[in-house]
Amino acid sequence: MRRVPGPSPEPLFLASATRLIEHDAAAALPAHTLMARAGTAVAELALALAPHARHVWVACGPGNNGGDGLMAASRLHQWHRTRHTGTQITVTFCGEPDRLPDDAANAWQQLQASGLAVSEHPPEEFDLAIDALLGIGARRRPEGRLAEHLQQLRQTSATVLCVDVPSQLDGDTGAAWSNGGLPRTPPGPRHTLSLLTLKPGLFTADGRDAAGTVWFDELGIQPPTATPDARLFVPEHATPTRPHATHKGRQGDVIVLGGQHIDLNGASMVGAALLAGRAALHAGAGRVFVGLLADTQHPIAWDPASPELMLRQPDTLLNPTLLAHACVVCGCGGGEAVEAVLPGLLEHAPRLVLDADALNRIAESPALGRQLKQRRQRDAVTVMTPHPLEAARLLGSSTTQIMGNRLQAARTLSETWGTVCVLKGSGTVSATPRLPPLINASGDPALATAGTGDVLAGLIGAALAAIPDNLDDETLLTTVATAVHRHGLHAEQWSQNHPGRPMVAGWLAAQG
Ligand SMILES: NC(=O)C1=CN([C@@H]2O[C@H](COP(=O)(O)OP(=O)(O)OC[C@H]3O[C@@H](n4cnc5c(N)ncnc54)[C@H](OP(=O)(O)O)[C@@H]3O)[C@@H](O)[C@H]2O)[C@@H](O)CC1
Ligand SMILES: Nc1ncnc2c1ncn2[C@@H]1O[C@H](COP(=O)(O)OP(=O)(O)O)[C@@H](O)[C@H]1O
Repeated sequence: MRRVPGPSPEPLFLASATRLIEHDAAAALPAHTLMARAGTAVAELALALAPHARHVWVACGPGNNGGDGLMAASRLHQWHRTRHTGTQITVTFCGEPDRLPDDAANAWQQLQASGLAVSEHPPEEFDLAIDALLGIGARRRPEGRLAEHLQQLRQTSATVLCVDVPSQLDGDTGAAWSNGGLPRTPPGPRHTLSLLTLKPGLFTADGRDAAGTVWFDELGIQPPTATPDARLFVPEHATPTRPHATHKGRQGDVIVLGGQHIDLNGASMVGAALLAGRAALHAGAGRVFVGLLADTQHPIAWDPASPELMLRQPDTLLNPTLLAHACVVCGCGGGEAVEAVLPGLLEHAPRLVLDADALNRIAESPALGRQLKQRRQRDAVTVMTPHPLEAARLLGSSTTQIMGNRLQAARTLSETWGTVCVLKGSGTVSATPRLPPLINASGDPALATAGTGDVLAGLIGAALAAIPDNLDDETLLTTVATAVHRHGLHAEQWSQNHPGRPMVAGWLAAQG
């Protein structure tokens, strides 16, 4: 058993793939072995998390997830009885013993044999609860007694250990079945022990709040050889050091086009482009040019906080020779003015990061959409960085639909447009056609503040500017995901060093 994320990427499997893996593993072992191992792993983690618990509630459901709970309860009961700890175990069961699947029915018999009786009601007080109500077999919104137990688990400030998947969560998507009006953040510590495989839903959408700290036990099975459905991404390689004999022209140029001027319609978005530019600069780009859009009557000629940025009239930056050697970040605060520069960029920029208003304009314009699709045929590199609302506009759907299946949304976006798609939010998903998407393992709610997306676009721009041409899809995806990870890591460092204090995007940009 180990804590996740570790030092390297982790394969993630949907419920359908997990069932095949479980089927193959179970066929090679004596009956009920996997569930016995699962119960032992749950009991061991429960003991490690709350070694001095006086009262443990094991909430079991009607299927094999409940079977894991029943098995864990037997183990805990034996352990405490042998050591005379006085710890009380209360087991509740929402289901019908006669309808339990085979493995769980065996766990039920073992519980009966252990002498531990099943209770009608949860205990009034407990210091540890084990959520074994529903796992990957959850198919609909819980109701009745099971829903009541689930509600109690969600409201308690005691430690909760979820077996395999938190019962309110879809393990494939990370969408919660319903939060019943409860706050999204649980009031007490939450842990999830994922069994046999890691599930993508634990790491994106509502998953991180519901799952808390994630642990993983392979149940003694060799890592699956099947291609995973996604990967939990952490970078494996340290950032390469620069050779001594280098100069700024070799570090890559970034061109930022965005930041609509206040003169256009009374709403300035200049800050967004400057944030992207600063982030690119601090991330190591050799030179960063910023073209502020519709900046005609009172042009801004320099950024006092980052005098290294080179501000230029956008027209001068649309020069194909300049574009050929740069990565362009387009859209941050671009407003409507961005539409004028998009056709030229889509045609001539070999490396392009499309953010915010660039994406909104493409969503509205079939002609721009066609131009975007043609880029892949020319091997031009394009990264789109939508947040869920921008993704919904691009797919003609709603944010609820996007959040209902973020992996699928990112995949569809990347396949539709032939780009790398970075679908932002808790557990950012980076996808490219034909490869398993990557779910970012870093980041925290400190990022939920204006301008952090602009910073991310700048970081990705700097990363793309620094890599050689003609990279394979996997290296490209990893390069983008590494920038996403770095962005999240800075936020985590802020939160560690300044607990409770809000982070601002300007600080994030300066971390590079
Ligand atoms: N077999 C093994 O060796 C291993 C198994 N493992 C464990 O098995 C888990 C998967 O077990 P599972 O397939 O039985 O599904 P599970 O999550 O228990 O739920 C299905 C039951 O819940 C019911 N149900 C569904 N939704 C409901 C709702 N909203 N409200 C109420 N009821 C609802 C559904 O009823 P039905 O829809 O069929 O009427 C059915 O009875 C997996 O997550 C892991 O923990 C691992 O330890 C590896 C080894
Ligand atoms: N709760 C959160 N947890 C992790 N990352 C988050 C969270 N909220 C926002 N982010 C990240 O912050 C950034 C916000 O981007 P975006 O919404 O485009 O902001 P803006 O347009 O203001 O720059 C994205 O990288 C997103 O993934």
